[in-house]
Amino acid sequence: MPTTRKPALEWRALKWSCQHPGMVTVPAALAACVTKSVLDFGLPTTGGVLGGAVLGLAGWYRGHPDSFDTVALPRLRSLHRRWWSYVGGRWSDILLDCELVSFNRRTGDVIVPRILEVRAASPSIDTIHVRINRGQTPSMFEDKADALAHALLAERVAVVKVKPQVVALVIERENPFNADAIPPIDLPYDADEIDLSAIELGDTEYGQPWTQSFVGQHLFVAGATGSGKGSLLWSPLRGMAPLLRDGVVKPDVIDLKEGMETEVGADLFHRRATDWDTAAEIVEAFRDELKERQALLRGERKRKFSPSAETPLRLLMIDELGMLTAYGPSAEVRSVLKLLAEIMTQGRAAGFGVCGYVQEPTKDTVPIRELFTARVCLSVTSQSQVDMTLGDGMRLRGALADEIPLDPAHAGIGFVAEQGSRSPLRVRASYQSDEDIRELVDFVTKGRRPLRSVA
Ligand SMILES: Nc1ncnc2c1ncn2[C@@H]1O[C@H](COP(=O)(O)OP(=O)(O)OP(=O)(O)O)[C@@H](O)[C@H]1O
Repeated sequence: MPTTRKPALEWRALKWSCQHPGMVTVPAALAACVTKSVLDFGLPTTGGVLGGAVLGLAGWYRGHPDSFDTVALPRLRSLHRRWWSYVGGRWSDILLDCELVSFNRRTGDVIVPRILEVRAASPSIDTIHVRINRGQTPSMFEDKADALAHALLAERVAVVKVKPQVVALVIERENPFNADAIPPIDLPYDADEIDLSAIELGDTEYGQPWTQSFVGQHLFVAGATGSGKGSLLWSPLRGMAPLLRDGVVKPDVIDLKEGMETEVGADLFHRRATDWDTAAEIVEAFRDELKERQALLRGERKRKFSPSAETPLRLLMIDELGMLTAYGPSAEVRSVLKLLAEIMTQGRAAGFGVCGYVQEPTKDTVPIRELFTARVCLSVTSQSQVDMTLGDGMRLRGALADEIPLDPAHAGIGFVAEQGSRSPLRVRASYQSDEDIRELVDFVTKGRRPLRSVA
């Protein structure tokens, strides 16, 4: 029978820890909980529960590592950070040193802004929700963001207002990528090696391959000039090389920067436009082809296409999409927008995808923005562009794309909104030099067998 004795000391410690979550250490709170449990329920029961919990987690990790990584790991990491990195005494000292505490006028007591919640969705980015003191404003924290970053030994800290009296500190603990570019993947030779639902584009912050599906997807890439959008045009093509060679994937490209970006790989494309009128023709021809494909699928009573040389996956890659959707002659812009909307709403099941690359992801520049299904945000020039690209609240959750320096050491780094998750994932695209692109062209057009690098 469990004892009902409530030892005053443990009770008080537990109660105090609940009332002052920022002021107690996890060992103290845990010790209080465990002691109380041992006194109330006995040692074997407490040990059994703790052991069961640990075994349960271990079993989950071994049995379903993917769901463990997406569900349990962020929560465990958040707990660990809450009670280790941002624990009471250390937190108070940091805020004191950064002059972000206030003082009770009557008693002279120090009032430390309280931590409400810590989220650590990724190993390198934490978001701390903080209730600021009366008399403080978010801009006071913004002014001290640099000092906070140094005090927390972090790369950078961004401050986001959540609601009155609550700010979020988005803490980028480290840059998981070094200054060297990620080399392109070895050219695959066999079409069987290619999975169009997982084309490798680079690395994630976890050091895993960053893959993206190109089946039934429209890819939107936003980034300021020099952010590395080009690598996200070439990496998919490299990843699909044998299918390009075999005619199972057929890309068209629109490059209204006088064709500068795509000249080196011009032979990879089925159609290519470098001026506005040809671009409009290509969009219309792409839409017409979609209609034919739909008629074909209807005739065969199929609702989905399978990529083959007869019915290839068609990609329309549009560099500087804004020049097509905002800066052309207004009547033509309207008709191109209509065609693109038709392609994007109907093309997915029929194997027609659009990849758009923009410097300015605003609705004015890209009115069809919402029709894209997969999004990448490289370095952008304003905070608001992050949420415009990835979705509301993504900057608050850690996608500090506006803070990525615009230099070659950071080109190709950005954030993606992972499917099925509201957390941003930091990624870096692999980089292909002109030489690599020429190798790709030779392989696709002449079937030249690629040289494999030997590890
Ligand atoms: N993934 C990458 N990794 C490392 N460096 C890169 C990467 N992508 C691009 N770079 C470097 O950054 C430079 C600018 O890249 P890129 O031309 O792709 O930018 P962009 O966003 O397309 O700019 P713009 O809109 O002006 O065309 C490249 O010349 C290259 O040196």
